[in-house]
Amino acid sequence: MNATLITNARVLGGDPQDILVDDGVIVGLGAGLRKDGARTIDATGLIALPGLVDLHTHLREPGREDAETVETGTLAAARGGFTAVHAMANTDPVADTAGVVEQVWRLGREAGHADVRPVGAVTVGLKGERLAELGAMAESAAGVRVFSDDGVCVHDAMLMRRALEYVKAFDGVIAQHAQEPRLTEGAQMNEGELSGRLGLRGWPSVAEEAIVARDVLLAAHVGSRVHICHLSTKGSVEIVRLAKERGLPVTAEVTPHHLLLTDELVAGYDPRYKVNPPLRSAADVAALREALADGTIDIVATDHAPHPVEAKDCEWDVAAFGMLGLETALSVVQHTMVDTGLLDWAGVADRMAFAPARIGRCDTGDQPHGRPIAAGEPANLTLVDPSTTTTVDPSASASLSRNTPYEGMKLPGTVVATFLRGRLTHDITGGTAGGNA
Ligand SMILES: NC(=O)N[C@@H](CC(=O)O)C(=O)O
Ligand SMILES: [Zn+2]
Ligand SMILES: [Zn+2]
Repeated sequence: MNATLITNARVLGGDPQDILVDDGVIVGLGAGLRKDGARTIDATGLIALPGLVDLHTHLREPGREDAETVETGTLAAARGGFTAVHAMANTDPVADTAGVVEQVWRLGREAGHADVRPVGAVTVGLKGERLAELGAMAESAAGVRVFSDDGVCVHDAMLMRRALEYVKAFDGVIAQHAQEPRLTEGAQMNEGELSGRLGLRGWPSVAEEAIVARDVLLAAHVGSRVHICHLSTKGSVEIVRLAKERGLPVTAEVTPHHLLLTDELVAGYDPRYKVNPPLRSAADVAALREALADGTIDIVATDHAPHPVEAKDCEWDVAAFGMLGLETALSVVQHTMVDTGLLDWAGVADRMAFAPARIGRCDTGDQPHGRPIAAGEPANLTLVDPSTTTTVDPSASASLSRNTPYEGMKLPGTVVATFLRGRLTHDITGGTAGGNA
């Protein structure tokens, strides 16, 4: 492979440096680097980040290839600056066997846009009745380390305990969709004054918080790792903060949309804003930002959830839950966290690359992610222009779906290039993007 010289990049937002990449590896970092015959990319004004790692992506293949495929979802990932995504298990068939996770993993390799790390289901068919073949998925070629019934909660405490005990043997983690099912039957939006006014069944914060509290205690009891998916309430933040103060083995993620959008948007009954967990109050949003800044919440994860037009272009009550997220994630994080002074670019690198790779245990092994930008490390890199502003245009998305909540919004920052082991998987260094979703 030809060498690439990236000049004047602000590595993690620091002083400009050159980055020399050869044969998929970073071979030099410093000022005034030269290499005969190398392709040169002038990165003046650009931030260099490690390739982003998403711990929570719905790629929909197998089964809902009308909404997304591994090919289109990973292309959207590359455009968003991601070099690795964890593909959620709520496919059809469910990713609850070594066969299905290997299939998804292989499709990712064939597409080549980003490494796909399949998430294995915790229970057979996501039914919450008996454990799936966790060990076989861990030992498969896909090397699964993250297990989740995302979309539904593992609500049986005994099953949750058994799952935590089981994955301990291979250092796996259970990623819990924290939603007490009895408290959210038929729920449609955040429970509060507005849900009453709109006549939509409320989704109380306590439905999330009750499971978060139970599971940090269970994880501590078992001595195994639990990860909280798309944490959305101030109360959940307080529980995770207390758990971490006690040294309990818990990590948590927040989505870009929960950092920016509030339940007020639901007032127009536009199903674009229908998501699980629901958009919450401004006070929740403020608490989530603060928790991401101080490290109580470990990471940003997109929960990219593509749905076909017919599942969203309908009445609120029957519309699907979920929003696109891969292509806009970094822009929303810049807008809510960097431009507000809550997080610097090194912090973004931690919350969107280093920490998610560590939690997913893909920071080691053959083809690691979330490694430092340093000589000898794989060249998984993202170049960002923080000075641009783009109006989000769903039709410009690489996703097969169009259900972005940001349509028409002006968001800062553009991912200009993404390198997967030295190979460009996204490159608009020669021009500007048409938009993003
Ligand atoms: N987030 C959502 O609203 N929907 C997700 C499931 C999930 O993440 O719980 C989906 O698969 O569509
Ligand atoms: Zn979920
Ligand atoms: Zn999800």
